[in-house]
Amino acid sequence: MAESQQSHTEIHVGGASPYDVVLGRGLAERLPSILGERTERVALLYAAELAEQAQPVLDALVPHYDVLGLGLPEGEDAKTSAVAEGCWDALGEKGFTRSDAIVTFGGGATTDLGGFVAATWLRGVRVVHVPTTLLAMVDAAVGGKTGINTAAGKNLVGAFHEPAGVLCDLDLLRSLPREELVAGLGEVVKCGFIADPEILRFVESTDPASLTAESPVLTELVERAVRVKVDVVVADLKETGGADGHPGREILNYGHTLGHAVEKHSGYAIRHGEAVAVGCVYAAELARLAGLLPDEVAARHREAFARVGLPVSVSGAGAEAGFDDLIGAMRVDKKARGSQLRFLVLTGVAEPMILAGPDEALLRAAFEAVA
Ligand SMILES: NC(=O)c1ccc[n+]([C@@H]2O[C@H](COP(=O)([O-])OP(=O)(O)OC[C@H]3O[C@@H](n4cnc5c(N)ncnc54)[C@H](O)[C@@H]3O)[C@@H](O)[C@H]2O)c1
Ligand SMILES: O=C(O)C(=O)C[C@@H](O)[C@H](O)[C@H](O)COP(=O)(O)O
Ligand SMILES: [Zn+2]
Repeated sequence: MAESQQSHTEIHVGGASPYDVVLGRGLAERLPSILGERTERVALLYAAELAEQAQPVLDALVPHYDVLGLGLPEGEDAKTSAVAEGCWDALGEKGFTRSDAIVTFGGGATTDLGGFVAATWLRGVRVVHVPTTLLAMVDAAVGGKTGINTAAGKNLVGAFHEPAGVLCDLDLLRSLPREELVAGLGEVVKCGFIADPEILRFVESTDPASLTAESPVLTELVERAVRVKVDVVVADLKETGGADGHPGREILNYGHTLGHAVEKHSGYAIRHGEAVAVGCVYAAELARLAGLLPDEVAARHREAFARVGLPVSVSGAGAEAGFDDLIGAMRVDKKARGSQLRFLVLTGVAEPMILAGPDEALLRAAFEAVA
């Protein structure tokens, strides 16, 4: 066995449907032990452009199961009702039963779509995610949020459906384009601000160019970000709120109110992680202008995201959007209640709170700071 296959880290996700997130290298051979012997058929839902990288997964499945391979459109184009319907039809033709299972292989768009198909087929079959982007490893594949987009906005249809396992094979990041890796760092830095200041210290003291698939610091960042996510979802899987007034799972949505609106306005040309970076800077400006967040912590947001190569303004992300172009999409954010917008903001690093119903003048003023 190659050395890279020997060491791995298992992060247990407790709760009603427990599973493990495995971080390591060369992990495809673990799939049969997760899926078990009662599974007859496996549908491999993979980003079609990654067919070559998916071969080890296919090789690990074919000796044990009747495998149905379904190539999906690239990126966000996979997250549509039409693609989900195509998958349902294929599962129906194959006679997929509740003891059969889905494996996803791709970035967050693939795990979101594949997780949604698994959540809805027969009202729920098992799914194992094999994320292939940094963003999907640290965020999308973990925690059970699945979904697709609609004309009104991002992730507006979906379900909570926890995976039976997650295999984060860091070797897969070798083929990931640099800008996609950088986009994934957006969610990692977000985790630093909402929960783990050590992540910020690593980012601030490391040459960002050295953060490659082989980098031990990147491995450390992946593990830390996954632990942040796991701790949050174990405490509040369905985003109903935490104990003692803590916002619970909504903390993972830091930066997403503006971020999702920017993505939608760009026709999903702007990467999710890039939009989240701008959205976090916006949320920091909102909190600063509301007198909740010290100036230096707001400035630290700009520095940390910019340091790793992420945009810190809407125009810097390549979007030509003003406040009035975005406010409509912000209103369908899942944190909104009726006509009241709610923002996850910070009063300091790892000190989250909900800012409910801020004045439009404040929302506009904060926007000027990221326009
Ligand atoms: N469910 C959740 O909790 C959650 C969390 C965060 C983000 N998301 C969702 O995840 C999506 C973003 O995910 P993403 O950033 O992974 O983008 P993505 O899935 O769109 O992938 C980005 C691009 O990288 C390519 N790619 C993927 N892996 C590759 C590899 N190893 N080598 C070469 N190319 C590769 C993809 O084919 C695609 O073209 C968004 O839709 C976002 O809403 C969901
Ligand atoms: O897991 C969560 O909870 C998150 O909010 C993580 C986000 O990074 C992720 O982008 C998620 O898909 C956003 O969900 P949504 O509920 O705002 O659609
Ligand atoms: Zn996100």
